[in-house]
Amino acid sequence: MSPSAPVCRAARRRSIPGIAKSASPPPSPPAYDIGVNRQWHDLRNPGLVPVIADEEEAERYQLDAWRDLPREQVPPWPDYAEVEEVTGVLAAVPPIVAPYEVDHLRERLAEVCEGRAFLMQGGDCAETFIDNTEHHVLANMRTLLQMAVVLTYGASLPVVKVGRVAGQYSKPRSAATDSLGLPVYRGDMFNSLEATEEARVCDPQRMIRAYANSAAAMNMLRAYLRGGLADLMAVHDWNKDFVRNSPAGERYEAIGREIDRAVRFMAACGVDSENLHTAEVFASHEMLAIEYDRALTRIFDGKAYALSGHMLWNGERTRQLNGAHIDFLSRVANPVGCKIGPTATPEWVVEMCQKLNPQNLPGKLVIITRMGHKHVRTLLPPIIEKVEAAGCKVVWQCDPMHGNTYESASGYKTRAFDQVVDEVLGFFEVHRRTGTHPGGIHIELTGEDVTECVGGAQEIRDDQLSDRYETACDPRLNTQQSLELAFLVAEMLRH
Ligand SMILES: O=C[C@H](O)[C@H](O)COP(=O)(O)O
Ligand SMILES: C=C(OP(=O)(O)O)C(=O)O
Ligand SMILES: [Mn+2]
Repeated sequence: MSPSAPVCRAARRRSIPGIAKSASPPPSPPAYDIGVNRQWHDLRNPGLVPVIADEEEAERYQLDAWRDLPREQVPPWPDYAEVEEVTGVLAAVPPIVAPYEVDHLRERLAEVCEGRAFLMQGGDCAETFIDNTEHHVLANMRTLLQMAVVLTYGASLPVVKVGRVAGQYSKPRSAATDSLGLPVYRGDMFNSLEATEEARVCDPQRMIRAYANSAAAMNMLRAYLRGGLADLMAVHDWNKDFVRNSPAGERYEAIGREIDRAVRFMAACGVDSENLHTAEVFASHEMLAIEYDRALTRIFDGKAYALSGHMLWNGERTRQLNGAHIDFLSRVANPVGCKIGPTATPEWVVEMCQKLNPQNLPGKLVIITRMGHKHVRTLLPPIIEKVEAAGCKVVWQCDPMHGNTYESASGYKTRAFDQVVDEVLGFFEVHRRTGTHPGGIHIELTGEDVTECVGGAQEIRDDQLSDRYETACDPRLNTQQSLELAFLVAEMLRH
């Protein structure tokens, strides 16, 4: 395909063909509802359907300023012209999420920022095309929902649920080659996990597959979240099974019984709102493949929305203040996250806040701390103090996974459940001392019975990691370990 192929020209049109620019009003879009209990009259106004950011608009919003900036983790695509053809296609497709949902997430995160809600974010380290099945996506979602119910009770606060889903297909890596000397796997958005030279060549067409898989996952989730998957009674029953079957069940029985009593009390009172049967879950991914996220950016109501997901975050390896990733994220209206590891200084974090949230909107910026369990108690307090003193509005979220990765004696990349718990504990201790709100947790997890992290009540040992080590990148907590963590965090929240 040449760059002047029709599809690229279509992508440069100012608005979605046949909708926003048509002379006579198009038919009203069907009522669109993912369980958000509010009216969005704007949606029935065809003039406000988001439009593709053409060159003039991209210039006005400087959506392409990143192209001239230093960029880490650049995918080694053999032919950039093909990348441009693919992004031309992506610029013309219906995006994965809608602007009103993105705004709604920002409002929900503002509640977290003000200490009136808690944020539970989680999912695979790396989604893969082959595992993008009903079984896998729904199992992950079910685990996220189960954790959220336990946390809702523990925190006595609403829990904002965000999946690492429907777009988590790109991975920053520490080295350019793997242990076999092959070009490293960078996520299904770029290349294949298969261990051959050929499979590891970055293929731009994979962005189209990532889009299609993301759209399919989002579509299925929207349907199931309204169709019983999120029903409180069902989720609670699964949690009861967990307490019954967990080797550490006794420890969680008390809190499990309390939740049970609360649920039955509500039922006896006839409490039966829609919120008990459905849930809103938002989609998030790391904004690493800038070309992909830029192509799915649309202009709506005077703002640029990256509609590849509701929330995008910036990774630890790409957080250069004057770099491409931070620049692009600073120009979109989405809530954004920024991972910070042990080398982040308090001064740097304040600058990052000003760059990513210049209007200082509550709910716009999530600082995702991943210090490691050994450092969280010493490194986090000065950062929180400086950010608070500067008056920056942020959500503090703990990622207890990425600072605690190590290679096990058997050669697997793993994490120890106790160290994960200890980092969360440290995060809560620090926030109690600084008088700030420990806003949420960010977990790599799966609803499958994998053996990737050692420990937990199942006491998974190093020599058992090979039994079901299935991750494409980092080790995830399995279902039991995830729920155990939720019960432990619920205990921390109560105290
Ligand atoms: O998910 C996070 C990173 O991509 C991952 O931890 C990097 O892993 P690596 O150090 O094996 O490259
Ligand atoms: C890449 C990730 O994390 P970090 O940037 O914190 O290493 C991740 O969340 O998968
Ligand atoms: Mn990871």
